[in-house]
This record gives sequence, C-alpha cells and structure tokens, in this order.
Amino acid sequence: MRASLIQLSVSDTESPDERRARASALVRGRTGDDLVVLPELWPLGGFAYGAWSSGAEPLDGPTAEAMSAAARAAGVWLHAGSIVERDPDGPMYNTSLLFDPAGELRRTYRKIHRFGFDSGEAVAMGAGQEIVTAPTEHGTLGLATCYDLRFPELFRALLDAGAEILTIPAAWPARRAAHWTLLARARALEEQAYVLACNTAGTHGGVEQAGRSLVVDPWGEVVAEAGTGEEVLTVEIDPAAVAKARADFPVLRDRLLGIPAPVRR
Ligand SMILES: O=C(O)CCC(=O)C(=O)O
Repeated sequence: MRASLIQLSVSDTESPDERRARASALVRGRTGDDLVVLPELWPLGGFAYGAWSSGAEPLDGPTAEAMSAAARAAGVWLHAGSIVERDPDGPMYNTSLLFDPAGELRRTYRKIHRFGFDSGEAVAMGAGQEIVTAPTEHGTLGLATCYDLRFPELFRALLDAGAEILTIPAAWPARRAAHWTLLARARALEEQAYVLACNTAGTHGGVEQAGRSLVVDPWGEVVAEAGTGEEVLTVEIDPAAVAKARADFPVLRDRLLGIPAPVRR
C-alpha cells in the first residue's frame, strides 16, 4: 500500500481559498497512491483563532467539496485533515473528513481532546463524543487528531474498535517537536499499529509548526520522517505487518482488563 502525507505549510498571508486550491492540486497529483493524509485545520490554521468563527464551514462546505473532487480525481482514500465545522444546531467542532476513492464522504471525526487549556479550541469548540474507525480494503483506519496523541486511552479504544492504521492530522508546534515524535512512536508500539502522523509546516497565528510528519510501523520503528518545511512524504507500507507484529510478539494478549484495586497498607 502506498500512502502520502502532505505536510502543508500554513501561513496567515495565504487565503483559505488559495490554500484549498493548492491542497487540491497536491492531492490530485497523488494518482497511484492508496491513501493520502492532510494536516489538522489547514484551511484556516490551527492557531489562527481569530479566523475560525467567520471561516467555519458545514460538512458540505468549500473544503469538503474540493476534497471530494480531489479524492475522486486521484482515485485515493483521502483523509482530508480537519476543518472548523459549523454545526447549525450547536458549537463549532474540529472535524476530520475521510473520503473514499469515489469522492464519497465516508467518515467524520470530531476531535475529542480540545487543545488550549483556557483558550483556543478548548473554549471555542465542542468536544467530539465518538470513537471513529473506517474499514478499507487496506486495513481499518483509526481516526485521532493532534492533541489526542497525548491520551493513550483513546488509542486503546481505537484498538478495541479494530484500528490497524492510526491516522493523525496535526498542527503541532515546533516548541514541542520532541513530544510529537516520541508520542507517535509510543502509540504505534503500544497498539502494534501503523501511525501516519501528518503535521503542518510554516508559521501561523504566531506559532511556528514542527513539521516532522512521520510514519511509524507496528514495531515502533520510524519508516519515514519529513523535515520542517512543506513536503509530501510518500511511503510503501505493508498492512499485513500489523497482524504479524501482534502474532510474533503477542503483548496485547496480556492486557489486564480488570486492573486490580491498589492494596491499602
Ligand atoms: O499537545 C501539543 O503539544 C499540541 C497540541 C495541538 O497543538 C493541537 O491539538 O492543536
């Protein structure tokens, strides 16, 4: 299976329409790939808080329309990263979009863990409530977004829901680049799954992005890693490696599903 992570550069100077056109052209150029992944909140910018309310869009808005057409044109599964979703009946959400090679929207995932503590999406957006997986002919995808990477319990839930390839779009800052790489490897190793972690490059909202998108195999080894600028990272991966890792080193069988209560002394 061939997968590409499009590590898009997101700046405050390029308009969402210009970036959508550029992202569409990059996706359309990926004919021959099986899966393409874009970063988190790339149309508006993960840290461009001031642009979110006016630029929020519905699930059939301009980004979804452009990405559906690009997935169909390239004939690829497209994890189109995430958008600021405008729910007419509720708050905004950080929502990922997954299209099949016919351009059909097959899954949406509303980010569960909102980043920002007392600012940003933690105050501006609603929290997703659903674990989302997507069976494909290449294996079952498990969807998570950026800050979710810090919460292993979400990944255990994705594992239990059948995930074999964890797709993680992000807008992860350069300041914590070391955390990004370490956590991506940890999640792959502990779930014995592929991790496809697609970050943003560039600087927007005053926050320099880490880039360094990476693909990690179920043994925890980094298969490929991007630099810090805009880049398309293309890898060949073997989805059968997931079952092989789980059979060769069957650590998941030893999970203690009922952890004993601590002994009081
Ligand atoms: O956890 C981090 O350090 C970064 C998270 C983040 O930037 C996000 O979720 O948008």
